[in-house]
Amino acid sequence: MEPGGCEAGPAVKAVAAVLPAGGSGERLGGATPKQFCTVQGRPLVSYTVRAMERVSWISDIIVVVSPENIETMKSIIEKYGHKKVTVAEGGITRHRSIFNGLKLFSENEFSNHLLQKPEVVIIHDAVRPFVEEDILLKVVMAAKEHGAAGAIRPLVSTVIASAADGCLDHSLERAKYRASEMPQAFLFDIIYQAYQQCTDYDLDYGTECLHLALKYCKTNAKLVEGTADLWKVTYKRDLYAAESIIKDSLSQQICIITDVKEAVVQVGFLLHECLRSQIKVEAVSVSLSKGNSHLQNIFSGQCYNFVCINDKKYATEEIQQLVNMLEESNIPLLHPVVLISAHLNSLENTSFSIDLEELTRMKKFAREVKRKNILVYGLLVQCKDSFPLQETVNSAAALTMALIKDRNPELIGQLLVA
Ligand SMILES: Nc1ccn([C@@H]2O[C@H](COP(=O)(O)OP(=O)(O)OP(=O)(O)O)[C@@H](O)[C@H]2O)c(=O)n1
Ligand SMILES: O=P(O)(O)OC[C@@H](O)[C@@H](O)[C@@H](O)CO
Repeated sequence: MEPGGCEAGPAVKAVAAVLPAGGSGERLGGATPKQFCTVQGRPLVSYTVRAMERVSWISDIIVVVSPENIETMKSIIEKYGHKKVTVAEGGITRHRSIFNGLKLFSENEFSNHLLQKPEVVIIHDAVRPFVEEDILLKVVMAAKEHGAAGAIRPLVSTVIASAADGCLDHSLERAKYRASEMPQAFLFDIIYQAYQQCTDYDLDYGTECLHLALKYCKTNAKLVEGTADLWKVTYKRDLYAAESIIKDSLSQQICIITDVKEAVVQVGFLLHECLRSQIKVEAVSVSLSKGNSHLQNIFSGQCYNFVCINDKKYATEEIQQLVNMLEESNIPLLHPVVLISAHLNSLENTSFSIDLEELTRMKKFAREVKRKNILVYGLLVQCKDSFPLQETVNSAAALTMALIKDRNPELIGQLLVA
């Protein structure tokens, strides 16, 4: 980062992030520490790392994990293609873990390879996955000016103190207090010197980095109003909430792909009209066998949902083409992609008997591509005169939205009938 900084980032020489991820997640329960619990098939810590690595002006990310999880963390970094990440060994408390992460930037036994010491360091709990560049920039700029900064949120409950007998001693005036959240940011020298002066009591029982900067470096942190999604995954319900938020973020856009046959294009148009009030729709009429720049643009736009409409009895070849294009786009690397193969049955006089062999073939194919993080579902759209087309398309739209929102891996390869 140049001293002047670019318009997209802070005017800071270098910014790094330390993500404490060395806890055991006792309050969440279960054998797996919460930072490694999967959400939509991916460990929670990977979402937080991703949130940091996509910020161009953050040069290094230190993930601090317990000794027994170092290999696990390294495999997550490799599997999901994370960049700028170094793994550090955690301590028995959060403060000790953070301090170990900071030590990688200073010359001592911890850093066998020296990382560039940042001017400002972000500290952000690895179990707070929903952090955006905007708040990161705000705390970094505030830390540059004030020496320390931290995100805060209004208190939801009133803070009270209990007396020795377990009864109320007094309560605090809630309006005068705030909840300290993350991210926080510090001039590196301030927070590092603070940790160097910490007592064991601080390191073993403290929970507030901003307090250490005040106590040991007389630095009053700038408090920055944060957004509601900065919350920390602490209890099981928080993991369910994170899953729901991520699913919702993945179901904002859909691409409807048809070939150029009139009947298929017509159903694609009607489906577009049905869906457009619920989700952003891209429509492409193309022969999948040929590369298509429009489709490629959609891939780069991070669309995670596709409906491929065809009137062929065996459309596996087209679907395979789309799977190949998706795989090359790297979209399924970080998020599961929903791919719905919609079969039009417009044959009046003969039954469009999707035979058992075809169903078995589709199920087998779906299982194969599941390993590529692509969820394939079948949808039979009856387009006979005996079925009012608009009603059928309405049903197809409802089923499509259900599949997109649910993204249930147990339903892959199944054929739903609109
Ligand atoms: N020895 C520790 C303890 C906690 N953390 C990290 O600090 C963050 C916030 O701490 P917390 O929510 O308390 O996590 P846990 O300590 O794992 O939770 P619990 O208290 O329920 O065991 C988490 O990302 C956690 O992994 C850490 O790096 N090292
Ligand atoms: O206390 P815990 O270890 O659950 O979590 C750490 C939180 O205290 C901390 O992230 C914020 O309060 C900001 O300091």
